[in-house]
This record gives sequence, C-alpha cells and structure tokens, in this order.
Amino acid sequence: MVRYSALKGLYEFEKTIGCGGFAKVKLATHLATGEKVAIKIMSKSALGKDLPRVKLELRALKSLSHRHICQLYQVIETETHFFIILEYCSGGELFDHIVEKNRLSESESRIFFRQIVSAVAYLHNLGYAHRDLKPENVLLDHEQCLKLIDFGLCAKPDGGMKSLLFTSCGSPTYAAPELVLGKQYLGPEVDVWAMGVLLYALLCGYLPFDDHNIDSLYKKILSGRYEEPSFMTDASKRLIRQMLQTDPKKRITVAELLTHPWITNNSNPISPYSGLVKKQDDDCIALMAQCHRVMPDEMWKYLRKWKYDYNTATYLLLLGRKRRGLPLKLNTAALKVP
Ligand SMILES: CN(C)C[C@H]1CC[C@H](N2C(=O)NCc3cnc4ccc(-c5cc(Cl)c(O)c(Cl)c5)cc4c32)CC1
Repeated sequence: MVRYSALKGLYEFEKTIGCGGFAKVKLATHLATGEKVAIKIMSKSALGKDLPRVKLELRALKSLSHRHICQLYQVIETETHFFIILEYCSGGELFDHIVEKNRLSESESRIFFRQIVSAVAYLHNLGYAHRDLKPENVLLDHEQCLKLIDFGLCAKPDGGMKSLLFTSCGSPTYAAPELVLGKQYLGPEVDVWAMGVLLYALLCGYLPFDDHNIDSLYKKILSGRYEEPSFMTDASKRLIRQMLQTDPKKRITVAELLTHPWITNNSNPISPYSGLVKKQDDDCIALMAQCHRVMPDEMWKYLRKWKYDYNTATYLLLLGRKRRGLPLKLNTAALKVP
C-alpha cells in the first residue's frame, strides 16, 4: 500500500472500492469525525492531457451542493497527486440495483427518476451539463438515496447553455444522435436523451439501444427505434418517446420534465433546488469553534469561505451526522488549527 503522506493523521485508508479511467477510488475514514469517505486519487503524470478535465470537475464540484449530487468535502493537491475527498455512497451503483431486481416497478422507477431529474435540473440551472449520465454514474447511499457522480465530462460552456459544445464524450450506449453524428450540440439536450436511456433501463432492466458492434449501435441510435415491451404502461411509453426524440429541438426539456404528469403523478412538482446541503448550523459550528478555541462567529467566518480544506470536510461531515440524528463528536487529535 503506497503511503500517501499528505493524508497522514487526517484520513485512514481502508480499501480500493473502484477504478475509473485514470482514477482510483478508495474507501477511507475521516479521522476527526470517524465518518466514511470516498477518496478519488489521480496521479498527475498519469493524467497527462486529461489534467484540464480534473480542473473542470473540481470547479463543478465546488459549486454544487444538492442532496442527489455526490458532495465534495476536501481537495488535497501535492506535486504528484490529486486527492478528491467525496461523500461515500454505501449502496453501490444503481446499475447493480436494477440488475439484481431484473427491472424496477413503475413506482420505484419514478422515485429514483424524480431524484435524477431534480439533480440534473439543478445542474442545468447553474449552467452545467453532466454529459456522461449513465446507471454506473448514479450511486445509492445508505438510505437508497441517489447520488450523481463523475463530473469529469461536465461542461459549462462559456457562452452559457446556448453556446454549442463539440467534444463528443461519454459512453456511446447513452450518446444522443447529435453526439453520434459529431454535430454541434447543446449540453442539456444530450443529458435529457441520456436520462431517457436511464429511465428505460430502470423500467425494462436492459438498454433501448445496445449492440456489441459500434456501427450497428450507432445505426440504432440514429434510427431512434427501440423496443417497447408490453409491461410498459402507455404513460411510460409516451414519456420515453419524448426523451428519446432523435431531433434535439423536439426533445422534451428538463424544465418540462419537472412538471410532467408521469413524474409528478399527483404529487408535488420537483423543485430543482430541493435538498441544498451547505448551510449554517450553530451546533456544528460551536463544536468546531470549541475544538479550535475560537469564537463561533470566528469559526463561521472561516468556514463560509468554503476552502474545501480539512475544516470544510469536518463541518460537512458533522452536518451529515446531525441530519442522520447521530451525536456530534470530534477527535481533536486529528483537527488542525486553521
Ligand atoms: C467511472 N466510474 C465507473 C468509476 C467508479 C469508481 C468507484 C465508484 N464507487 C464504487 O464503485 N463503489 C462504491 C462507491 C462508493 N462511494 C463512492 C463515492 C464517490 C465516487 C465517485 C465520485 C465522483 Cl464525483 C467521481 O468523479 C468518481 Cl470517479 C467516483 C465513487 C464511489 C463508489 C463508482 C464509479
């Protein structure tokens, strides 16, 4: 096990929980609170030309705060590595959840899909597009609550969401026709298509467009034709058709999804801001102030700068403990005075 000295005394590594592209993700313990975290480790030399992607992902993660988006706690950069400390999602990938249940009922699919729509609407309202939405990038936490991850392809086109993006990215199976054609495209429409593929996978247990041969896969995507199994209700079929619309201009928008009857189904429309998680909490601030031997307002003045240092991680993890009704405690040995 390589000793990462930059995290000594702050985090204790347990095991590798996944590898994606140029990153390794390890399970670790945040020593001041004892809470579990996921640490995404990237070696700068291995990143090479992908280094800007990390900067993009970090800029996105630092501005995101939503219950259905994996929360960033801390960023540690050394000469050789990036360590991105993230919310641990103990429920694993949504993909595995679907596979083990074969497929989900319409009502269970709706519960999950509402959370995805809320997270993507929040992203789009901030001018971001995820561009790599797929079941592997949707995780579950200990309460079966969904968390969107992997913002490495996240785009915030400088001209806002109207300017066109070019880089074809993400996985071909979830790629919209305009992406497959290498056409100019707008981020949000590409996310809506991928959400259509995701909802289809929830309801059917398999993908609308799939083929081991990439060219026949592309042909299927461009045709926009897919199977509508008999167990799908007419309402589900209609919604999927509106999302898997090959013409991006005719495709339903996330804003329309928020109030779509299949989505609301007589319950309240989804607010894209639901579950904002970063807020001022006096109990957590008081505990940290006491440990640092400073006044609470001094502590909050420091915390609200959101430096994503060890104190940000400690504060956000204490917030999570409080939300779960757990006692607030700190192991001061691990806490560094600011
Ligand atoms: C490209 N994908 C396939 C790579 C795999 C890597 C391991 C992941 N993972 C598990 O496999 N099981 C458990 C598990 C638990 N908590 C996690 C918390 C955060 C992230 C995470 C968050 C962000 Cl923001 C991000 O960018 C990345 Cl790469 C990962 C992954 C977690 C995780 C799933 C995706």
